[in-house]
Formats: sequence, structure tokens, C-alpha cells
Amino acid sequence: MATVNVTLSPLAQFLANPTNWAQNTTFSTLITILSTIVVSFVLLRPRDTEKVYYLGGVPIITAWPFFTKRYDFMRERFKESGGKMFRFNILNHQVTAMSGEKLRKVFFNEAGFNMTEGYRILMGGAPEIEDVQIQTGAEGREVRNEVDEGFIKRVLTLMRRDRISDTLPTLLSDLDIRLKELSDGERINPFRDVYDLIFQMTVRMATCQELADDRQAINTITKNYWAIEKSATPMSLLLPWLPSAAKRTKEKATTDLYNTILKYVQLRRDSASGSDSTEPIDLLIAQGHSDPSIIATIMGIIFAGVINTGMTSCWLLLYLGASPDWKENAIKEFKSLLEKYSSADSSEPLHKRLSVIPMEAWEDELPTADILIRETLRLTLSGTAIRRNLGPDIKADDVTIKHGEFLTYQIADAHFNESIYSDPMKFDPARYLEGREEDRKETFAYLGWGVGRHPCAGMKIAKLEIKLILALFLLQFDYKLVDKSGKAPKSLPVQDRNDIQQARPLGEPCYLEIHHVKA
Ligand code: HEM
Repeated sequence: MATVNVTLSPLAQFLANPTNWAQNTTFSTLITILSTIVVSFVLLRPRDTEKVYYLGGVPIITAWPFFTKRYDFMRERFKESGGKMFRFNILNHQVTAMSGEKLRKVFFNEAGFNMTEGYRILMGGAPEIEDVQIQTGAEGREVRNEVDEGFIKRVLTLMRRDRISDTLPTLLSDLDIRLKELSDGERINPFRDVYDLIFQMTVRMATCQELADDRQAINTITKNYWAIEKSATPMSLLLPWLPSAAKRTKEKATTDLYNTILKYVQLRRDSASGSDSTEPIDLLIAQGHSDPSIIATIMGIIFAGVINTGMTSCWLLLYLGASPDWKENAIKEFKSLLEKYSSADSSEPLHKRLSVIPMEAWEDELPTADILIRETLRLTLSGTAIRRNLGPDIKADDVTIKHGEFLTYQIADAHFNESIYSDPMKFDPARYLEGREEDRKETFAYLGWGVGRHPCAGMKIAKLEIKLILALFLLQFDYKLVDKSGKAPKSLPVQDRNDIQQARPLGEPCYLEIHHVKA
């Protein structure tokens, strides 16, 4: 069977390029073009070719659920294609969806597949330097290039082990201050209160002391951050040039976020903090970066760090609330670590006792916490990884992936795969233990921290933050899951898998009712 020729429809060209508007002035011409294209595309059924299944249809309509119900769209289209690679168009962009072990390896290893460009265009929800209404003396694109260049290196500099180690006592003290605000018997909504803890820690790790100590500034960052996340509407992604409320909200929130951080960058430039300071903003200033580059790095860390770390911590607390045995194992493990490094009769408060535990011990001596985090991530991270081929055309499974084409790989294809994970929807941390090691059955079977060319640059800090929250929570509070009337919930909430950023819970909210215990 011949391959379907995927050319850009005139309507898509028209919509994708607003400069054409001036040339297409008459309404009747537009209507004629529109009806011809719509009719021709409606008549175009999905086509099964030798190697790739093309979805057909009117691109904007076919692609709409990719933005509104992405998880369902990907799962259902794969079913429809018989599990084969499938293709569709988003206006003038061609997207190829990959699945299976062989293509997973290509997706995550191919040198020309660019991650930043993929997410920027098809995912959104992240602050972009071009949205900031400032006079930088350079074009937005130039500033963005400066920001992209060496971004990972800057993240890795800030997330160095010695830096994390130095900041550990302050992170614990920050958490302690916030957790002390919770009263006995209080019902907390993890998807609000735990995220606040993560914002606090992320700002501490990525900025400077003055900002991390300024609760109001952190609240402003948090508010603007959520506004940016919510601005990723289907319309704003499909037609990014179209003036819309979402676009205005994003520009305003990004500008506010920028200015909030700028105040502290300027403060640090003006102060004589010295070249030996290991405060993040000082390190970036000492490396000679411009204000936009420093602020964009910080915004990038907040974006990359907060959602995933927050989401994992929240779901882990929920899973433990429903799994008393695992909760008990985790408590025992934290207690024995505490006893190993700090005297049992110490009169010091818990956060101080925890702060003497060395970084290496947090990393290597908590195997139960490690598998709990691993399993929570497997169940929570099911969304779609995105790339854009910025390299030459390549062949994958005999299909040509052209320069400029977008690629997707749905993480659920591995994480919920019955031939890799037994009873895949069950919370079962023991599946990683010696003898079972289910995550080793295939190459890149576990994608929780990224693999191949783009492993997570913040894994160390993210794991540490989750463990700190867990230790302080489990050693200070006993908690149970309750619904809004205070009764045990009928069932554990499940992730809204179509919520592409956060996997928030579906259905009735579930709270943690906390009671103080003596450590
Ligand atoms: C539980 C928390 C986290 C999880 C589950 C997580 C997961 C991931 C995953 C799956 C990827 C690869 C995505 C892909 O291949 O498309 C990734 C990449 C990345 N992560 Fe994380 N992440 C977390 C926290 C963080 C934090 C705290 C930071 C920053 C401090 C961070 C910075 C990054 C960066 C910069 C990349 C891109 C690496 C590259 O381009 O090569 N992440 N992360």
C-alpha cells in the first residue's frame, strides 16, 4: 500500500502563518477554501500503510484531543493502529508516535532528537524568556539561545552534591518551620500544602538566602508559576501567535516572575557577597551570566523541579496512607538511620537530628524509601515524552523521520506494560527487589528519571527533597486518609492521566488527617 502523502493543507498553512491573512482578504475565498479542505479531509479516512498508520482527518480536529485528552488519545490511537507507529498532523507539524522497545531506544538515544524544542512547541506550560516584557538590548530569540546554551551545565553546577550537602540543614529547618504551622488533627490537602513545601525547597536550592527567606516573594513566585502552567490551553499551543487571554496571562505572569527574581539578582550583584559564595545566584553571577540568563535558569529549575517532585511526594503520601505495611517499613528505616547518626537521647529537635545525617547516607542507606519513590513514579509518570528531529532525516523501523518532524513516546507504553510489570496498575514496590527486578526486563523499561540522552539533571535533589519530606512527616505525624467529611475514603484517588503536567487526582478530594507523634 502506498504511503499517504502528508502535505500541509492550505487551511493549515493559512492558520499557521498569520502573515498570509492580509493576502486572503475576501471572506468568500476563505469559505471556499475552508469547505473544500474540510470536505476533502473528512473524506480522507485514516490509512494503514506498510509501516506507519496515518490518522488523516482535518489536522486541527484530529489533533485537538492531543491537547485536551492526551493520554486517552495516545492509548486509543495505538489500539486503532494495532500497536504500530502512527502519524498525524498538528497544523503544519508532522508528529510520529512511537511505541515498543526498539523504537523506545531510538526515541531516547537519537542524537538529532531535540527535547527542548519538542516540549516548547507541543507541551507549553513553562515560562519562556520571550514572554518577558523587558528591554534586554537583544532579541528574545537571542536571549533564548543564550539561555538554552549550557542550561544543563548550569543546573548541574547548582545541584552539585557539595552544594546540596551544605544546604541540607537549612532545607530541614525550612520544612520544620512550615510543618510546625500544622495543628494536631488538621486535614491537609497534599496537592496544595505539600507543593508549598517543594516551592520553598526549590527556591532555596536555586536562588539566594534573602529570597528563600521571603515568604511573600515565594508566594508571588508560586502564584505566577501556576498561572503560567494553566496558560497552556489547546488554543495557545495550536495558534501561539493568536492574541488570547491565555497568552496575555502567560506574558504577565512570566514578567512578574522575572521581576520578582530580578530584584534578588540585582541585590546580589550590588552586595559584596564575594567570589567564594556558593549561593546559586552568586555562582551564576561569578560565571559571568547576564540577568536574563540567570533568571531563565532559575525559572527553568523551578519549572523542571516543582511539578514532578511535588507530584511524586503527594502521591507517595497517598499510597503510604493506603499501604500500612510499607508505611511501617519506611518509618522503621528512617528511625534506624536517625539512631545510627544521632544519639537516641538527644534533646535536639527532630530536624536538627536529621541534619547530621550525611548526604551519602540519604542517598545510599534508604533502600525502602528508594523503591517507594520508584514505584510511585512508575505509576504516576505515564504521559507523553516529546522530541523534535533537528538532525538529518533518519530511518526508524524503515520509516523516514524527516528533519523538523516531531516524535512522541508515551511513558505508559513501558510503565503499564504487562509483559514488563506484573499487575502493572498495582502499587507494589517489591517488584524492584532482587529476584524480581521487573524494571530490568527490557531496555529503558523504567523511565521515571529519564534515560539515554536526557537523564534527569535534578534527580539527586528531587530524591533528597522527597526523602526529607517523608522523614519529617512520618517521624512526626501519624496520618490517615480521609474524605471531605472526615471518613475513610471509599477508594484511593487515581491519577488524572490527561492532566499532562501534574497528574492531579480524579474524583472526590482525599485529605491527610494528621496527628502528632513523639519521634
Ligand atoms: C521527582 C522529581 C523529578 C522527576 C520525576 C523528573 C523526571 C525527569 C524525566 C523523566 C526527564 C526526562 C524527560 C524526557 O526524556 O523527555 C527529566 C529531565 C530533566 N530534569 Fe527532571 N525530574 C524531576 C525533578 C527535577 C528537578 C528537581 C530538576 C532541577 C533541579 C530537574 C531537571 C531536569 C532537567 C534540566 C531535565 C532535562 C535534561 C536534559 O535536557 O538533558 N528535574 N526529568
